Amino acid sequence: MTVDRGTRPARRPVPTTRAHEDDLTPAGVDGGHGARPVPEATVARLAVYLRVLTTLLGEGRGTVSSEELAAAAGVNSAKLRKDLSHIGSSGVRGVGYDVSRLTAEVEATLGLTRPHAVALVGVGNLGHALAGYGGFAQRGFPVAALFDVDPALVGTTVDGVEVEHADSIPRVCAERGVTIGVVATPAPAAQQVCDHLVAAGVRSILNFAPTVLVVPAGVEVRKVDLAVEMQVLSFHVARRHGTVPAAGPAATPRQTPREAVSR
Ligand SMILES: NC(=O)c1ccc[n+]([C@@H]2O[C@H](COP(=O)([O-])OP(=O)(O)OC[C@H]3O[C@@H](n4cnc5c(N)ncnc54)[C@H](O)[C@@H]3O)[C@@H](O)[C@H]2O)c1
Repeated sequence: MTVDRGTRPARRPVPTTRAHEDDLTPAGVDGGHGARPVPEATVARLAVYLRVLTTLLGEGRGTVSSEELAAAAGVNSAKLRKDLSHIGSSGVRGVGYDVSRLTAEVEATLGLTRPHAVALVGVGNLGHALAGYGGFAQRGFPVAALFDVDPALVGTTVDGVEVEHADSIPRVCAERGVTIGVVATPAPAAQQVCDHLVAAGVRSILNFAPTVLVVPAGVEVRKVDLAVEMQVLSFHVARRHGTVPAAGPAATPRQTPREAVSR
């Protein structure tokens, strides 16, 4: 759709030097019931359980067994029960989980009891598609602001939201109570955009640009990289075909993978 118009920014000093990406994030968020923090991997699965629960609620279901919920979420039921124990939810033997109550508990843990206004920066190919996807608003993440620097885009609308110049990020984000910023600019612009969002009080950033963002303590960054996901899939494909060497010093060309593991 559009390309970066040569607005490569000078790197500004940032408040701290902490490179904060999700894979470096120390595990855990407060479970909200005075228990131990909820591990990061569990948080990710809770979001999947919530998607299934929302569907069940829509179907008017009152209860669901751990086996059914686990199967629909693609995990085993022992893991599901352990995940839910982190948030203090336990099912009733022979009955299962109350769908409505479990939904509320998961939503409370994920901080979804109120909507989160989202600002998206970079309304190019990817940003335009994200901005036009109605599913975010349905799940509590309304797109409240769109920003770009391309004069051809500023002033246009996507799904009723006007694209504003990136210069207005601080003012607009503060006015609209933006809590989540999405960075969909080319990599060279991403840090400056991130800095503007942080300066506007945004504490959660979803980064699509292929670069590591440096943020102050207290700001969460999650990086989405579909190519990385495909590389992981590629690894599994290669392993199935036996073209990946067994890892680690114990593995020698003469060992089968099973031998290497069992040592
Ligand atoms: N994570 C993933 O899986 C994934 C997938 C596709 C693309 N991407 C990345 O997403 C980004 C966007 O890709 P695209 O194909 O939409 O590119 P694009 O060129 O179509 O769009 C980028 C937009 O950002 C705008 N922009 C540039 N500098 C800006 C600034 N300082 N402030 C605000 N807006 C600015 C441009 O005007 C343009 O509209 C790229 O970094 C790309 O590598 C990531």
